[in-house]
Amino acid sequence: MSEIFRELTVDLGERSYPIIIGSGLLGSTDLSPYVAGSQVMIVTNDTVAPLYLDKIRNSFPGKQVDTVVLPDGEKFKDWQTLNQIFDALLEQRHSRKTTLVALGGGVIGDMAGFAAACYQRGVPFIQVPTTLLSQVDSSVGGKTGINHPLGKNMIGAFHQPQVVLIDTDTLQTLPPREVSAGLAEVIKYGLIRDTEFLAWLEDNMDALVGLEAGALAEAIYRSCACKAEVVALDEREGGLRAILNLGHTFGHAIETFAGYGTWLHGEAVGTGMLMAADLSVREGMISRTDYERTANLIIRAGLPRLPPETMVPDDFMRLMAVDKKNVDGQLRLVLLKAIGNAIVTAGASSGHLSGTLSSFCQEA
Ligand SMILES: NC(=O)c1ccc[n+]([C@@H]2O[C@H](COP(=O)([O-])OP(=O)(O)OC[C@H]3O[C@@H](n4cnc5c(N)ncnc54)[C@H](O)[C@@H]3O)[C@@H](O)[C@H]2O)c1
Ligand SMILES: O=C(O)C(=O)C[C@@H](O)[C@H](O)[C@H](O)COP(=O)(O)O
Ligand SMILES: [Zn+2]
Repeated sequence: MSEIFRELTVDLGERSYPIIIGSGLLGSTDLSPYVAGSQVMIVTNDTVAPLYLDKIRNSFPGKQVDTVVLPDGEKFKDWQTLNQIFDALLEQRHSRKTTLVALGGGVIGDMAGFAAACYQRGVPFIQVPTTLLSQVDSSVGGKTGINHPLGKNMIGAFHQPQVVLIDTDTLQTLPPREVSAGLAEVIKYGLIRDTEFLAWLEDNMDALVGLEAGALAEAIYRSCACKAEVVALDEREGGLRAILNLGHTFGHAIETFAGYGTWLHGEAVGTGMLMAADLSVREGMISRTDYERTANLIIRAGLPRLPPETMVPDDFMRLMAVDKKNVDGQLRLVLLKAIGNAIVTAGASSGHLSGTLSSFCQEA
């Protein structure tokens, strides 16, 4: 039985699109109205395909449905694997009227979206996210791309999907470590913009970790609502949207240092948010009690508190120097002016930053 829990719109004028959240939606939702032509290419990976590919295939009655199954993992979010999508599209003679469908987590969503942005100079795509992280974050907002050995998501494009279909049932097969990773981005919304949601998370964290369906649907809805609002105000990250990067300057440095896939994106963001919160305390913006409140949520979500043991402050400085938010070589960080109020600043003192790095780096 299928049931829609909530629907939202990402309001972007002619590029607006719905986010449909519910259970039993995979296979029972007709997605053909979101397909302009007669061809569909489903992009997925070898973990998700055996679980959900057959179901989603039924969602495009009357269309030619082809599939490309990529190897699973963040380490495959690269040029070579991206090329496999183009190979499949050309081999199956997909025209510029084709629609790509991303079935999987954020890695598949980012790569299928980027392939859609590039193929024959741009074709539409649909997001069918199957991890918590992709349901609360990566499927919404149109950031697509791949990694470079020297930096995360360094090559990409903004390209909005036609629709985001979130079937919360898929979370029941997700490994606990991936659930925790998704919760990092959920906590992020509370920290940057929504204190009521943060309090709700404090009351419901155990239910979320325990995969309780009602709590998950509510957290997904509130996360998507927050992200949709920010994206609608600043689609291409001219300013405000950068708050969605809380913890990511430190986090992306951790992911690159560790080797893509060793630390999950959400794990690195969880630790990164704690580092940003610590720096916010040193800058006199939030209190130590606010920091402890943040740390408690991160710990209860099952996320790591400290970066990799071998990482030293210089590693952070070197890797953060390539962050996309930097302007004219100046590091720009997202900090917490208050809980529920994030700002982007180039003004953090280098002494305070050193203090944060030394206190988090275990070998410093
Ligand atoms: N575009 C954006 O706005 C945005 C936002 C946040 C993160 N990201 C990117 O998203 C990626 C992380 O996404 P992720 O956390 O979903 O990781 P992921 O895509 O690697 O998925 C995590 C793991 O779960 C598996 N999986 C997926 N669905 C499953 C299911 N229902 N049951 C069992 N296993 C399942 C995957 O095969 C993979 O092994 C990173 O590359 C990150 O940079 C992008
Ligand atoms: O959508 C956004 O904007 C975000 O920053 C969401 C982040 O969670 C996500 O990890 C994003 O891919 C990071 O963007 P980047 O521009 O720093 O690569
Ligand atoms: Zn992220």
